[in-house]
Amino acid sequence: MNPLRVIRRRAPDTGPIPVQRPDPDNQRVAAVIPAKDEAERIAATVRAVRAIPHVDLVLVVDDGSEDDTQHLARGAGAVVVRHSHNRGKASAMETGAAVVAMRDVEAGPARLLLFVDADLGATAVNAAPLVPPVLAGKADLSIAVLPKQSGAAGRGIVTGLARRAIQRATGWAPTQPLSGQRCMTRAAFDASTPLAHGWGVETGMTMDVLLQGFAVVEVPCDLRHRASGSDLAGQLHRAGQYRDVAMAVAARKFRHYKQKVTRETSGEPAEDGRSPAPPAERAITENPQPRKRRRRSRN
Ligand SMILES: O=c1ccn([C@@H]2O[C@H](COP(=O)(O)OP(=O)(O)O[C@H]3O[C@H](CO)[C@@H](O)[C@H](O)[C@H]3O)[C@@H](O)[C@H]2O)c(=O)[nH]1
Ligand SMILES: O=C(O)[C@H](O)COP(=O)(O)O
Repeated sequence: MNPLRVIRRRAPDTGPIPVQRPDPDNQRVAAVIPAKDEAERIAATVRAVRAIPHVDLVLVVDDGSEDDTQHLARGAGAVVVRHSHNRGKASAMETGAAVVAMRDVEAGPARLLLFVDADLGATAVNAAPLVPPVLAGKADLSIAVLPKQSGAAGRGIVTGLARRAIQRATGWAPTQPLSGQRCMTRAAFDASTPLAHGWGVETGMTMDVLLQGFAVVEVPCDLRHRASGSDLAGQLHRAGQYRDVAMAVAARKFRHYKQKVTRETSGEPAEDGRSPAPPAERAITENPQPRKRRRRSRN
């Protein structure tokens, strides 16, 4: 699997984005774990995440669970905040980032945000490789590429939709566009807010971050999660994912169109003086993960 895959999309004449980077040794990281009915795995996930270097705050956002998620998370050492009713994953991430901001020291460097799903259990410690590239300033957003998951029954429909949309918008085709295990700077997070709703959050975030000149890296991480099966629940889940990804993509297309019309009618240059972003400017791919090719029939 590819150990490192970086893409940087930046307008040609803008130069690097000025980012105030603190001493990497002192940079702190907040792990944000959105969780809905995760009683079975949340304690193991929290304990594993606490062992990741630089993590000094583990925040579980209980997204209206009906089970014991919040108590188990607290018992395992997390700070827990709770939505009184279910609002979806993206909303839980926004709540988490807002709570972290309140706990960041004023005038001090903002913590990096490490988003980790609640169902990773003990393997969550293997999200650790997401931190160093962001810490070192090599990327503003790192995304985990997971190994093949046992029991996964998807047919690549939602993944394909997300990947193609990101590629059309940015020139880059991510390996796992839906992967929610991500580490990012506060600036990159702010660039992707308001987050796309629900399951569209990762697709919208990757587009927003890349189109605003930030750098993204894909990092292989040996993580295991509860993969969706082929039963009715699994298919309904995928339908919801498809809907949210399609909505995130449509919203960004509309935004792009609106900005274009505004510029054309007012004669103004592109937003904040930048020229429209060019195709993918830099991509480093070492030992890339082979992608399945469709066989063409000879007939
Ligand atoms: O209303 C919800 C539903 C889920 N979750 C949490 O979100 C995470 C991901 O949910 P999961 O049911 O595990 O979804 P998957 O189908 O496994 O999700 C894959 O695809 C999603 C995008 O569609 C990404 O967000 C995930 O990271 C990726 O693993 C878990 O921690 C959940 O507890 C919430 O916080 N609120
Ligand atoms: O099972 C999965 O991997 C996700 O639910 C996405 O489904 P997909 O296989 O249609 O991309």
